[in-house]
Amino acid sequence: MTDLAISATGLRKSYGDKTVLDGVDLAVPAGSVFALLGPNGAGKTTVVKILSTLVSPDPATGEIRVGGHDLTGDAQSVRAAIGVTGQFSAVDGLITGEENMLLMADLHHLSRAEGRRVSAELLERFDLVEAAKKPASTYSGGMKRRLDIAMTLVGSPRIIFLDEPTTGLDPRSRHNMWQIIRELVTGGVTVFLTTQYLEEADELADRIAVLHGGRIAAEGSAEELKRIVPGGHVRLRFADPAAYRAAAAALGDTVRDDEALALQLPSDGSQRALRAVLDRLDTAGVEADELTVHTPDLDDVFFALTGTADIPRQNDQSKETAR
Ligand SMILES: Nc1ncnc2c1ncn2[C@@H]1O[C@H](COP(=O)(O)OP(=O)(O)OP(=O)(O)O)[C@@H](O)[C@H]1O
Repeated sequence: MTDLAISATGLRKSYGDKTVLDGVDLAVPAGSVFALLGPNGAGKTTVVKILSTLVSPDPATGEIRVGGHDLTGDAQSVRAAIGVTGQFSAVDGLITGEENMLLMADLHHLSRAEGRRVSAELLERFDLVEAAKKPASTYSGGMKRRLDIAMTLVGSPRIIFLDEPTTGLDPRSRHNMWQIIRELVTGGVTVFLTTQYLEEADELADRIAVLHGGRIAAEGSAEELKRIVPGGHVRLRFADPAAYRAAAAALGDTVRDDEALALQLPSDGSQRALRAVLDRLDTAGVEADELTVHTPDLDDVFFALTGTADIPRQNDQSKETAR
């Protein structure tokens, strides 16, 4: 059996009569990156708070194990195995980055010399040496997140929770953060990450779970999730209305956009499928002015699962397909 860093069955949480988590099952293999994906208010932070012992689950919840320890029976051991960074940052803005690190070292009962050594090493690793003597309040968003992660690593956790690690960061800082996360995993750490961004989950995660309506709406690798969505299609555009009509008649079952003179038909985008479409157009004696292939992405997955396309996108490139 795979060694699980985190497992939960039937995780439930309500606030008053509002059910936030309605039976969430999770299984995160050790040494992997797991992304919990969901829009604002889906309950991602609530999951992180419960798994990191900051908030209690409802009594009806099944067993939860983190780092090999029972969450309710042995919260102390869970806390010793994990690190948490995110929306509730531990960085104190009034003191310097270095002082923040040394404070963490104290909290972990490292000796003075060891604390200094570990702090210096982590400040170097996270490119914060120059800023180390400045108050953390003067740091950019990206620097604060790096300091936050560096502080978390003082205790050498085997499991790290990152709650929306790149929300609000500019593209360069976001890519830096992704690199940092990859390096953590190379070092053997298990990363549990929450994100609103499909692209981020796609970039980083071995497994992705989509949280919707208090439950996991789907789970799998990015590739597996993409496979469950019948979103792949070919779009053909014509300049000449007569050619458009002839193509529509020749191809049969298509979605027509009479205004744009465009036809859309389901396709896996393979060479064979494309050739079949082009052969039929050839036989009918018409030529498309534009042909685009759309393969399903995680955005389509979310749309298919939750029926809403209202998902934030990190790089707002417009898609070639209108929904
Ligand atoms: N202490 C609380 N008391 C009452 N309601 C709460 C509490 N904490 C969270 N909620 C509610 O639970 C729901 C889920 O919140 P949560 O912060 O877990 O969502 P999220 O997916 O992390 O969203 P975001 O991306 O905005 O952080 C929200 O509707 C929120 O208002």
